[in-house]
Parts: sequence; structure tokens; C-alpha cells
Amino acid sequence: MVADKHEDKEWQQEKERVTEVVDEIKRKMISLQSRAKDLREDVIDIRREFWEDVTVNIEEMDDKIETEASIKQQQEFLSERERSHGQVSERLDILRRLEDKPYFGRIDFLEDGQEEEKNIYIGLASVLDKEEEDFLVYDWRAPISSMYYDYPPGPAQYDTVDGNISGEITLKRQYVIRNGDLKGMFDTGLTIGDHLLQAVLGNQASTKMKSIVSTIQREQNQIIRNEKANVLIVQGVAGSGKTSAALQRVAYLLYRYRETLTSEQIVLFSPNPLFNSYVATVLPELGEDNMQQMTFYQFLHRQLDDSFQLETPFEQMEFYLQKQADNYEARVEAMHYKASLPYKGLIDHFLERLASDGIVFRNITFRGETILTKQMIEEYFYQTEGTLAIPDRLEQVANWILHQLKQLEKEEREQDWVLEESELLEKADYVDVHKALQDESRFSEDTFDDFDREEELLRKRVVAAKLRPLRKKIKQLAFVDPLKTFRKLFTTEKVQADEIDSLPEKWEEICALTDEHLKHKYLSWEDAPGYIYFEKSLLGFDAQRAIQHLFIDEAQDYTPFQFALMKLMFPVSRMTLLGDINQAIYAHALREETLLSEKWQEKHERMELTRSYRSTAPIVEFTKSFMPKGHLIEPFERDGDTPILMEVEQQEMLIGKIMDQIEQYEQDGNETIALIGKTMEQCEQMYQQLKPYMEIELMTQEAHTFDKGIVVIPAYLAKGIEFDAVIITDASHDNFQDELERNLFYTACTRAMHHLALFSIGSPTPFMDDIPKQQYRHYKVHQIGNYGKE
Ligand SMILES: Nc1ncnc2c1ncn2[C@@H]1O[C@H](COP(=O)(O)OP(=O)(O)OP(=O)(O)O)[C@@H](O)[C@H]1O
Repeated sequence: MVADKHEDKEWQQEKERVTEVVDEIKRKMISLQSRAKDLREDVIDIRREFWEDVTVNIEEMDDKIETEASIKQQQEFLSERERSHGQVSERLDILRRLEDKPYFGRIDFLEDGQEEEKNIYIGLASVLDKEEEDFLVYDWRAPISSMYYDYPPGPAQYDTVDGNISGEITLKRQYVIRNGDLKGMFDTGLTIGDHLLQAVLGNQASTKMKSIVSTIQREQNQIIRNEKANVLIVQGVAGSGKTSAALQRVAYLLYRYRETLTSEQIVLFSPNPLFNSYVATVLPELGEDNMQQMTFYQFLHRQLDDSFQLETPFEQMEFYLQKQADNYEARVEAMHYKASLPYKGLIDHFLERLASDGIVFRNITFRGETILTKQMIEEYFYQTEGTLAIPDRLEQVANWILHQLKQLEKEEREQDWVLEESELLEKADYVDVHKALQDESRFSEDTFDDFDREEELLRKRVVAAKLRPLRKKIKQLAFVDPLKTFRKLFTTEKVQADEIDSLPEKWEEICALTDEHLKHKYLSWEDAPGYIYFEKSLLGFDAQRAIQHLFIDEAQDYTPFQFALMKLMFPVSRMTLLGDINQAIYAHALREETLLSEKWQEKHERMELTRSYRSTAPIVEFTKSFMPKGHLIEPFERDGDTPILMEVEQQEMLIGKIMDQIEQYEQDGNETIALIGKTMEQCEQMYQQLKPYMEIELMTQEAHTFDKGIVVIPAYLAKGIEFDAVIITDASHDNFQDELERNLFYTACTRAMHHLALFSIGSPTPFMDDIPKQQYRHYKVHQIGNYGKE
């Protein structure tokens, strides 16, 4: 390590270099600012003089064409200037960041066969020297920069478009630069960043996620730069940097494919709306635009028309955790079954049968009268070519109906209602018709009776306007009733003999429950993918072909069925799935595979992250002890205090003890403190009890942001987020018991960065039996104020 002694020669050289680079950045900024100013003025001028520079002449056809060309040219000129201005502003934004911290790392690389080694300085973006020839700073995403993350000093290599380049890293150095001034530097040995990483991880939690470019770890770098996999699966333990890797990967892809890929072509599915805003600052911090971000709920919601009521995954979770409803077991069984691919198979078979019989159609009515009955439509449909796909056949039906409408339109024009309706027209419509007639007469030699012509035109307009919504609906295939058709699967449909084996035991009960829901246009969370899949298969998929990359965070919470649906909806997308099998908290995960299960891993490229960076080593040791395969989780060596278990004898003692703990955490300077409960109901109770005494916020499924301070939050909403200190408000024996609750408990505890305290009324959750006693401090409170350490 190079000591940060100011008299050291190397230190001086490095310090001077920082200043030189910052000076060059400043120079570039000045020149860009003046370019930005010119461009801005250009844009204003062009806008102001737009019509002056366009030759407007629409008298003759030739002149009209010329005018159009002139407008187009002027518009293109304007957008080119605006685009350039946008690019200059973006570059200025990046330079502003670089002015503060031009680079964070360096490697000296001696390429095989070369005499002289290259000093590669690595930062957020590239900076060229004054002559625009050599790189003063390399973008962290440049091919050569990958060696910084991949290798300790010694033999190293990297890939370029022209092939592989190998050589030796002779020096690897990290810098701490603030406000354009060198504050410290470290030469690193085997792993990069332990020094810096220690410092970064020791910081307070933030309500916004930060970028990790200066301390990306080797295994994370493999994920970020993977270009081969069509489907890349990342299994990473809690706090191993999956989300971080995903976001830096987005930035990497945007850089690597900057000619062809834009941020709108990338979608990230996040676990909850809170997470959306938590990660929203990372890409802008890296100088890139944010990708599209949504929850799977938002996505499914968009696929349905407004008349449906869609249950949220969190409502389903509450149902599951509360274990109270009469139909509890049947519904839980439905959650398992409807998550599975055999259920998709059942729907597929049903669709096959519908090709020859059974689709439910709607009557087509116009002004209260049926003009085509559902039987007529059905008859027409089932005489179309049976080998064609159903959506194509429906298209033919739609054309046929539209043809019938043309006939109807002619007839309707003569009806009395048309004239009556035309009287209701606005004055503007009359003027319009009048004008249309005048325009027509300019080209026509015929002299008609104006009055008749006007009436004819009015009638045409009235009927066309009246039929317009109907035409639109027919084009949308609204003459099919997908919901009623789907309901048949749970009511009249005879399940085929070969399907019976795959059906769940309580199938009949499930059918009754499903139909009851569907009847009221209520889609439970487990029913939504099945219904949407069915509807799209029937009416046609409007696949999102523009999307090139799909990122699914918390992928363990998606069912195989949901994944199959996504593949159909995003047919050309590459996918990056990131998750943690230990954090699978939805009911289906107990019996059905998740996307991280073995079977899926065989088919796709898979990477593993086993090191946990978020929590201190004592917290990681504590949490890994109660997870199966927990021994595979490695803590990053960051010290901290051991977790606390506070066991109170009676319910009444709980609140007081929790308040003491909060106070303690606040006094110790923790800025974000989360009280994590299992269900919303528990959280609400806790919130109501604490509210009179402190500033506290309750996070519900609608919450989009959170502020520093104290929050109460159910574990399933805290997914993906972290806090300085976490208090598990009820770790009692009865509260966390079954296997999914183990995962929920693990998820809750692993949200803690620096401190973790658990409270129980009476003995704690049986999961804690597996934790060695020395890994936590166990206090028992027998009477108020009477402590006893176990
Ligand atoms: N290479 C790194 N350098 C600095 N910080 C890192 C690095 N990797 C991860 N971290 C930090 O560790 C914490 C956890 O990271 P992240 O949220 O990406 O993990 P995760 O695997 O998605 O977690 P979980 O599944 O538990 O939600 C964050 O504070 C992140 O900034």
C-alpha cells in the first residue's frame, strides 16, 4: 500500500495528475457550455423564424409539394439542433460529476509483446486529452476496464471485438477523490476494494440506492458484462448485490450497444412500488436514462380492461398468512396449482377443444336491436378453416361482420331516426357539412339541389358516427366473450381423462371458488396470469417486440406460469432473472418450482453470488444459521454488534421495550430504522401504539417512497430494501412457524445493515433453535424493568 503521505513523490505525482485531469475536464466544460449556448440560440432562432424560412404556397399541386418539403426540411433542421443540444447537456452532466471525482481506479497493464506498460485510469465515463488522442480516463464499461474488476496484479486478459488481449497487471490502485482533490489512495492485492468496500459498506443506509461502480466485485462483474446468455439466471444470497449488479448491467448494456439499444427498450420488473423509487436514482447517477420500471401487478393490470378488479400479490399474501378463511385450504391448493405448467397445459387443451366448439359469443346490437345473434356469429366462426389459429379465424369473423355493417349502414341512412338525430347536431357540424359541399362544388360541374345534397351528407355523417364505436369494438373482437368462455373451464367443461391425474385434490372446490370470483369479474392474484394467458391465446397476443432486455428482480417470487406468460409477451427479449431461493415468500414456492429451481437452472446460464455485503458479519452469521444450505452464505468481513433477542413475558411489556430499543438506535445515530412485522394488521397495530410517542410512518402497499426516520413495514413490502437498524416486532413462537414463514423471517432479518433486534412474547420462533447461542444476546424480561440475560 502506498501511504497517503503528502511528501511521498508518487503521492505528489498522483495529486498533480488529478489536478491536470480536472483542469482538462473544466476546459472541456467551458467549450461545451459555449456550444450548448450556441445550440440553444439556434433552436430559439429556428423556432422564431420557422415560418419565415418556409416558402408557403398551396395554390398549385407542385407548390403544395414544395411547401411540404420545405416544412419538413426546416423541422429536421430543428430536431437535429435539439438533439445535439440534448447530447451536449448530457455530456455536461457527466463532466460535472467527473469534475468532482474524475476516476476511482487504475491498473498498469503490460500487454504481451509490448515494451511499455499502459496506465489505465478508470472512472464513470471516458475523458480524452486536449488533443483528443489519448484517454485520460477510461469508462468503467470499456473492454480494457474489465480487468480492473476481474484480476489482481499478475497475468490478466480481456476481450475486445478483435479478439482476446493478454498481458500482466503490474499495479492496481484505488483512489479517494473528493471535490477534485486526491484524499487517499491504496494499492490493492488479491481482491480489489476491500479497503474502499469496507468504507462504503460502513456508511449509513440511504433511502435511495447507490451505484457500486468503484467497488464492483469480480463475480458481480461477470453478471454485469455477460453478453452471451439469452436467459441469465442469478441466484444470489440476501445482500449479495443482485439488484446492484442488475442496474450496473443495464448501464453496461446501454454503453456496449449504444448504437442500437435505448433505455426504453429495457424493462425492469420490481417487487413493489417502493422499490421502484428506491432504485430510480442509480442509472441517472451513472449518467444513463432510467429503463422502464414496473411491478408485475402493474403489468398485468394493463392487460385487463377496467371492469376487472385485480387482487394484488400482497392481498394474496395477507390471505395466506392470516390462515382464517373457510375456504383457506382450497385456495392455497389453487395457488399452487395455478402457478404450475400443468395448469397451463389444462388451458391449452381447453383452447384446442374450443377450436371446434364452445367459444361464447355476444349478440351485436345497434340502437337497442340485435343485428347479428351470437348463434349466427358462432355458426360463421365454426365454418371458417379449422386449421387456422383461433385469433386468425376471429379476424375473418370480424371482417365478415364489418361487411354486414356496411349493408346496414346504407339501410339505416334512410331511417327517420337519422334526421331526428341530425337535429341534435352542433351548429359546427352544419357549417362543416356546408363547407364540405362548397369544397366539393369547386371541382364539380354538376349543380345539385343544395338542400338534398346537404341532407344526404348529414345522414351519412350521422350514421357513420353512430356506427363508429361499434366498428371499433368489432375490430377489437368484442363480439367474443372470453370471460364467459373461460368460466366454462370451471363449470361445464368436462376434464379429459388424461388430465385428471394432474388436477389438485380439491379441484371441485377450486372450480366453485374460481367461478364465484370470475362471475364478479374479480381476478385473484393466482387467477390473473391464467385468465390473461387464455384471453390472449383466444384473441391474439399483442407482444411487446420493442423490448430487448427484460430484468426480473426477486425472480423467485414468479411462478413458472407467469414466466411462460412473460416469454410470450416479450418474445424477442433477453432475460436476466435475479433472485434468492431463500427469500421465496409466496405460497406457490413451497410445492411448485420457482424460476430459480434446479429444473430451470439446467436449461439456462446460471451464476451464483454467495457473499453478502449488506449486513455486518454478526448479522449474516445469525441469519445464515437458520436457513437450509445457510453454510454456503459468506459474510463480508465487516464487524458490528451481535443481534439481540428480547423475550418479554407478557404482551403489555412489549411496546415499552420496543420504544427503548428505538431510542437506543436513534441515539447511536441510525438514520433509517425499520420495524418489520409479518402482516399488515400487525404493523398497523404497532403503528397505532407508537404513533402518539414518536414520528413514525406506516408503509402500505400503496407507498411509493420512504423517508429517513422510523417506519413500520410488513416483511413482504420491505423486499429489496435496507435499513440501518431493523426491529422484528414479533418473533414469537406462534408468529413464525411454517416453512414459508421461515423465508419471510429471513427476508425481514436480512434487511438490516448494522443492527438487528428481535422481540418475542414468550419463547421465540422455533427457527431460532438452530442459531448457536453465542450468535445473539438473549434477554428475558420477567416483569417490567426486570432484565435477566440468558
Ligand atoms: N460491490 C459492491 N460494492 C459496494 N456495495 C455493494 C456491492 N455489492 C453490494 N453492495 C451493497 O450491498 C447492499 C445490498 O445490495 P443489493 O440490494 O444489490 O443486494 P441484493 O442481492 O439485491 O439483496 P436482497 O436480495 O437481499 O434484496 C447494497 O447496499 C449495495 O450497495
